[in-house]
Amino acid sequence: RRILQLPGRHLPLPPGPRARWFGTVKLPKEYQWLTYARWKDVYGDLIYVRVLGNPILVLNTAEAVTDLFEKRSARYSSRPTRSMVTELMGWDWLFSTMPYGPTWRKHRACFQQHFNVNALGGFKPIILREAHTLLHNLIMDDSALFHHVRRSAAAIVMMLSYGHQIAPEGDLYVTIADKALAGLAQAGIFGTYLVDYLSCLKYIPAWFPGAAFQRQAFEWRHMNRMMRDLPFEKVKREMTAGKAVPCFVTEQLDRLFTAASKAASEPALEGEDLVKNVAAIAYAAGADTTVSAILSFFLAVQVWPEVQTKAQRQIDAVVGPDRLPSFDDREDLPAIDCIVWECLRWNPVTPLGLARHVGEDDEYRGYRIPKGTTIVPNVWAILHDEKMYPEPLRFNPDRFADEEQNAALGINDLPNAAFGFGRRMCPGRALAFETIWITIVTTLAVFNISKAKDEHGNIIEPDIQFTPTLLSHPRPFCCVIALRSEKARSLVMQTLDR
Ligand code: HEM
Repeated sequence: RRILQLPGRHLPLPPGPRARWFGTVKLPKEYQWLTYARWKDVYGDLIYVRVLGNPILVLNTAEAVTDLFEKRSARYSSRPTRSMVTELMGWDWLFSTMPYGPTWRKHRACFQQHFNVNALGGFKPIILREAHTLLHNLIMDDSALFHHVRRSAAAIVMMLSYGHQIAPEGDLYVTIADKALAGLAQAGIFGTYLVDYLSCLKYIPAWFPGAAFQRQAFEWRHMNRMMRDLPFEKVKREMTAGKAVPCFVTEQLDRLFTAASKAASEPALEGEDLVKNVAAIAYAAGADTTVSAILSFFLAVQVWPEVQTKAQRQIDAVVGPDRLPSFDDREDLPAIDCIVWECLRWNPVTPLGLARHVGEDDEYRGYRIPKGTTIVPNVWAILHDEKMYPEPLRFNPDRFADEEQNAALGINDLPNAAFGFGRRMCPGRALAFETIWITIVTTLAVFNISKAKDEHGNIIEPDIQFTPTLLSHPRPFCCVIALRSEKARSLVMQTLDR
């Protein structure tokens, strides 16, 4: 009887495809965001499915996401428990996976103490140095674009978190982290593994026939522990030897030691764990995401060369031929801001955002949202909504150029949704924006990017394809990255002397 009296119990569930077998809906294994976007025409903004007893609600519009994640943020800021990722693979230390509550809050506050907008000024020399290293590496070998971009992004977060200068090739800590993150990318989308739906499967022993997921999870768990522990231990050793480079870990440990010596006690282990967790999330959340947006730029400008020509005209007029662009030029180069936003919109790095969890029954637009529903924001659909972004598949940074006109027409909002929503919105977004900005502006100042040619001189049309993973990035493509002038080469070479 009490159940019948719960608010909204009488209301229907939101619409969605009919369950077929065992009361479940078969979801596509790949590119779910495209399927959900297509389903919008049939079912509307809200799509409700039940998969093996797990209720899932997909939000296909900015309005629905704002209503729930922002206006009702106290209720919609938690994360679902992910048996494969958090329990079996051991990613429970990533605060992006933590349920809303005091532990998550402590981690997020610790992150923001260091990675906040005011601290950005201090990070800029590190980001700029890596942007210059990328230019240099591209001059040396433009065929390894993906590798160079990744190396620079990894170098920035490793320096900010651990004060660690990564090796030019085969860095131990980067290799470990990449192996761990490859597993996360594979298992990251909810429902990739059956155990996500049937959490009782987590008790099946690894030797049991059909329990390959357990063996795989065990291997990945080992990597993720090493990713979290090894660089942290290295900084501690360096601090003891008085050789540590100032960074997030040294700053936070100093704070812990000071607090402990005032209280005449050992620093709490819990405090160290907190620092360790937060340091490692910067790499987990900050490296591949930034890489994806930068690679989207290299893909897009070959297909839409007019974007490059226009931006270079602006850079040449503002910066001139005798120096490379710097962060101080940002206000005078609005075209580059527009390109960064369009990279984030055109191929959203997390097309399905990061899922949320609602812990109590709720009602919305006359529908019932049952307690325990996983809520998935379809960021891809939001950022490809034709009414908001005319010609959404076209890479057109100019769409953001005239803010006033856009506001009057109610179109082309800045694609902040790429960074998520409400209380869980990406806390690294300012750092990410600056990194992508300086990489793009310096690249355009120095290089012309164009389509590659085959051995017969025929142009190779790049395939505009993105990976179907939690963090989506362009699939491998080739392009020509040619120096614009000898002067540009010498400016890049001079940066190495500094
Ligand atoms: C292009 C780059 C990036 C994109 C597109 C991006 C996007 C996102 C998104 C969509 C979320 C989930 C937000 C939500 O649930 O509503 C998120 C969370 C997060 N991001 Fe980013 N991010 C980027 C770069 C970074 C960087 C550089 C860092 C740190 C150095 C970072 C740290 C985090 C953290 C710690 C969270 C978890 C927040 C929480 O659950 O409270 N991100 N990011």
